[in-house]
Amino acid sequence: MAARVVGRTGRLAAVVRSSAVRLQSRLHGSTGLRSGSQANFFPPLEDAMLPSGSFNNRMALITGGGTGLGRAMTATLSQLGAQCIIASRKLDVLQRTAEEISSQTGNKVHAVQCDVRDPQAVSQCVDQIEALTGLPDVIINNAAGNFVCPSERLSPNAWKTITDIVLNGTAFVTLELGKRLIQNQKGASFLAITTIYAESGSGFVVPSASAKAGVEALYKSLAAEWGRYGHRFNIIQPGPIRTKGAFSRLDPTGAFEKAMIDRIPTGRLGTPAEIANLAAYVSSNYASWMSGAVIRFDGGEYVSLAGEFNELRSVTPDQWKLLEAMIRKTKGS
Ligand SMILES: CCCCC/C=C\C/C=C\C/C=C\C=C\C(=O)SCCNC(=O)CCNC(=O)[C@H](O)C(C)(C)COP(=O)(O)OP(=O)(O)OC[C@H]1O[C@@H](n2cnc3c(N)ncnc32)[C@H](O)[C@@H]1OP(=O)(O)O
Ligand SMILES: NC(=O)C1=CN([C@@H]2O[C@H](COP(=O)(O)OP(=O)(O)OC[C@H]3O[C@@H](n4cnc5c(N)ncnc54)[C@H](OP(=O)(O)O)[C@@H]3O)[C@@H](O)[C@H]2O)C=CC1
Repeated sequence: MAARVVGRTGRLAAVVRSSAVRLQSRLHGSTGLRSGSQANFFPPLEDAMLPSGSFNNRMALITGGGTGLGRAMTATLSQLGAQCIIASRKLDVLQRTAEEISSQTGNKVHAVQCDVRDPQAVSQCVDQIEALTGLPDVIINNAAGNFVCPSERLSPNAWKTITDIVLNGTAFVTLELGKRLIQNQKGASFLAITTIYAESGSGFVVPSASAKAGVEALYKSLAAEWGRYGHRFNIIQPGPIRTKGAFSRLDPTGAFEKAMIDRIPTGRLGTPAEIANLAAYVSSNYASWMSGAVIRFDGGEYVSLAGEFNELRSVTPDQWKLLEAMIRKTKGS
């Protein structure tokens, strides 16, 4: 009897071990067990979700709107009728994007150069915006900087650069616009784009994690304080969405993409159009009762990373039979 149990336990240990090996090999990029085929259940819809004209007569400022997710948000808001202003450091990039989107939607997109790290530049940028369109109804703080780096290799200036763009930049834009909006008794929707690790923290992107957590504290605090001025503050935490800006700095060789997709329960990355639809909804009057919200939009990646037992997804039905038999045999403690 004892020998039978030992034999079974040995076999079980072997199957569980081989599962672990397969799991490791998935993490390191060789052929995996899961094909990600569950993505077929979750196809992205790319067209604008809100009724056309939802942003007619509304002005939207999108920082970092020249590229990546900011560009997609600008395109969607513009398609829905908004007059958009996109602001970042590279005027040529902004102008190209502005022209492309304007010509597709027929709605004006303005390009304004601004380094959000510099409060004076932010103030001048807001002067320009006031002259161009008046104060905006929608503000999306999307500009960011990031790179993967072991923390022991970070220089003080590397830390300062990321936290200046992400936390100080968001604060300068938000405070400058907030003060002027309050003075003019005009309400607005503020949205900050953070990340799922703003909540958990993450090694190797520590300045970004620290600054994004600060942005979340800033927005939750102002949601409580400035509702009385007609301002809403919300946060979207995106999971991985392929953009050149993010992927070139966070996975420069592409080695981690498969492991990342494997741990996302919906089996795929998000798309810029999907986040643009969510940002448009949160910024629209359909969400006028939403303030202080933190919306995770990540295909399930965060909970997948968090649950201690989630790796058991790789246990096969036959292995479960053995495991269950073992567990049921256990009597007492
Ligand atoms: C397990 C792996 C998972 C893979 C993940 C793959 C995909 C992504 C999934 C999820 C993403 C989640 C969150 C994403 C958050 C983001 O924010 S993504 C957006 C990224 N976009 C950008 O960063 C665009 C803007 N970035 C930049 O302009 C630059 O990269 C920079 C931020 C560096 C700012 O440029 P600039 O002001 O010109 O700075 P400098 O070049 O002068 O550098 C300032 C100091 O920083 C040091 N530094 C720069 N790069 C690095 C580096 N790679 N490693 C270490 N240090 C770096 C530089 O040396 C300067 O310091 P010193 O003066 O030398 O001391
Ligand atoms: N893509 C992803 O998987 C994820 C992205 N995010 C977040 O989404 C947002 C957009 O990222 P994404 O589109 O991927 O990456 P991008 O690199 O394309 O976007 C970052 C933008 O920020 C602007 N920017 C950087 N520094 C400054 C500065 N000092 N002043 C003004 N603008 C600046 C850049 O423009 P310029 O160079 O012209 O200044 C750029 O347009 C960011 O907040 C990021 O943290 C969060 C989680 C996942």
